[in-house]
Amino acid sequence: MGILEKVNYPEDVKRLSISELYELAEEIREFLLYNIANTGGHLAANLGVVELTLALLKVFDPPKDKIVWDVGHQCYVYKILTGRKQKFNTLRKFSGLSGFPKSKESIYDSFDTGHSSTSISVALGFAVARDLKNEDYDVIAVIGDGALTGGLAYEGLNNAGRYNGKLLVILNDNDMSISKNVGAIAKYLSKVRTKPRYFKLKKAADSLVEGIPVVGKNLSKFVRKVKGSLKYFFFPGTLFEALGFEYYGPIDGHDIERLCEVFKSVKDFERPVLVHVVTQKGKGYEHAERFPEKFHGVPPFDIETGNHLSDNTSKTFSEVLGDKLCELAKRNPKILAITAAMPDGTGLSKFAKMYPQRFFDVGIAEEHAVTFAGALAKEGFKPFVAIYSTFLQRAFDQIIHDVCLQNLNVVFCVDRAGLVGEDGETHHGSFDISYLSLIPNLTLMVPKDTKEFEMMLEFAAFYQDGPIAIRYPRGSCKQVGFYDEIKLSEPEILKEGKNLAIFSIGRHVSMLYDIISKNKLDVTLVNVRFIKPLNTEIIKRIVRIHEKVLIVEDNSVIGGLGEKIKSIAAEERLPKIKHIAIPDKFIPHGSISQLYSMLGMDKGSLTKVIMELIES
Ligand SMILES: Cc1ncc(C[n+]2csc(CCOP(=O)(O)OP(=O)(O)O)c2C)c(N)n1
Ligand SMILES: CC(=O)[C@@H](O)[C@H](O)COP(=O)(O)O
Ligand SMILES: [Mg+2]
Repeated sequence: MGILEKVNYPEDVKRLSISELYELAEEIREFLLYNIANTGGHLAANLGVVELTLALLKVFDPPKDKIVWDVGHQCYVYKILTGRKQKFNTLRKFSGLSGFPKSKESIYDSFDTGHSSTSISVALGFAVARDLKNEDYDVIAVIGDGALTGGLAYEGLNNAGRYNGKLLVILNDNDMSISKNVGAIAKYLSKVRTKPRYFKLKKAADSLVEGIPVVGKNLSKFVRKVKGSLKYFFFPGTLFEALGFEYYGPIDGHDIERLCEVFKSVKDFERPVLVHVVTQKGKGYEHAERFPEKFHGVPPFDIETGNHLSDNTSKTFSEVLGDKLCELAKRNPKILAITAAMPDGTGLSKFAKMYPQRFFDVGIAEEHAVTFAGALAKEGFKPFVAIYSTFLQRAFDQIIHDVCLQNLNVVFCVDRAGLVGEDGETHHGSFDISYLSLIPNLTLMVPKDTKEFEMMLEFAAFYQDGPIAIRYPRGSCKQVGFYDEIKLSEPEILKEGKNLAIFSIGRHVSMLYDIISKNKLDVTLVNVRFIKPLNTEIIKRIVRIHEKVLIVEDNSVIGGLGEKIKSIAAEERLPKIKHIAIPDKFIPHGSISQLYSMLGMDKGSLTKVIMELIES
């Protein structure tokens, strides 16, 4: 019988010897591999934190002690060891375990995460709350080197650096974001990792200086000052020390004994401490060690070959962006491409290879990406900024203040719009139409399929100035096959009929087109295309001549297309209007088709609604 079979909770981990913990680590790796090969999920990061998680559970006491996983995609080992092993085969499935920490799922999950770089702010908030309530527990933020490229992390560090209580930040440095980590901080960490001698010397100097005796109160102040200056004169100290943290590291993050030793020794420090651990992303699975970016977030895969098992052969919207932007850039030297740490996910890797001078991966820094693009546009360039809908939420103010206010030529490629599936509530792109359509000067387009997406990219590159956003979903969708020329604000009327008018956008257009064609319905179908500027005249004309209207959109019911059409219709004779959209709730994880059917947005439910409307 294996050790993992008997281990379910942190108490079970605490009982094990160090050598048993190593055995357990290997069993956990097998367990992760076997399960994630079936469910899909964030494999590489989890393989990298097995020993780190075991050491944390050996030394600390969750749920009393609060562990905050930054992003949270690396929390699987923690889930397995905090009572969720039996349900692990349901990971990321509808009604199953979430792929991220969820306080409603377990008392061991101290705070919900999914977006990057929040952990230090959260941990500091917990620490201050603890002090205010006179309670006693440890607070630990675990943040990756990629997450440390996000500005919010520095806001947290800056604030925490002047805090006087107990706070532990663990920097899990695997030299990788999803892709290779980028920027000055990544370079700095690499120096720290690869020059341990320098840091050993620094440690020796620290002890030497600490050895200078201190006598008398005033003298003590003076000597401390001198000590500090001496230390920083000879050895500039780590970035984190300069920010007010006690720094320990770099430490081998796969050495359980050493990790436990260090955690025990810093546990009672009444000040902020940062422990820098070095781990290997994908550890223990050859394919993931060699290609950690391919195994960051994986669909189900074959363990032997490492091949992803995905039946989708059509080109995704992201791939279309990559290809089309390369073509557009050839024709227009002013075109640039910007990503916030997602060159693969957004499809821009190809552009990066073809135009390295015109490609910018700015790290997990969506706010910066947008402001940076604004300035490039001001200087005559045409930046295309590709960011997932959910992460672009971070840059709401920058879109308004640094781009739209000055009517700058920035094109926002808003990927993963609408429901994304298995990543769930933190990742669905349910709000972009709501938060973008209220911004003056912005043109907002939604393609019905990938061919139309190409046409919109062409339109954005050559025919339209000012800020433009194009929102499109994860993956691919069925091609409709008919394409009117793209003209500013003009919808595409795909069918004209008498019994019902349907307004829709995005991937629902092809679904609706199929329903109408298959059932030979006498119905008008409008592919709205431009949410902004919305064509009020055409909408009014269509509303006037139909008794019944259906609006279908993959955006929140609040602030989406439906509300806009309803307010236009209100100025006319009001027809009977049915609006199908994402409800005003956070939508859980599951496959997109399961979620659509739960929300009545799948083909079957839409067919039923259309028939009922026609017959009513
Ligand atoms: C605001 C935000 N932008 C982008 C992402 C997508 N994302 C998830 S994990 C990740 C890389 C994180 O790297 P790191 O923190 O080093 O963790 P690792 O996977 O290397 O363990 C990125 C870019 C995100 N979750 N949140
Ligand atoms: C954890 C995280 O935020 C990313 O890894 C995200 O899961 C990627 O999503 P895609 O798989 O849609 O690129
Ligand atoms: Mg990393």
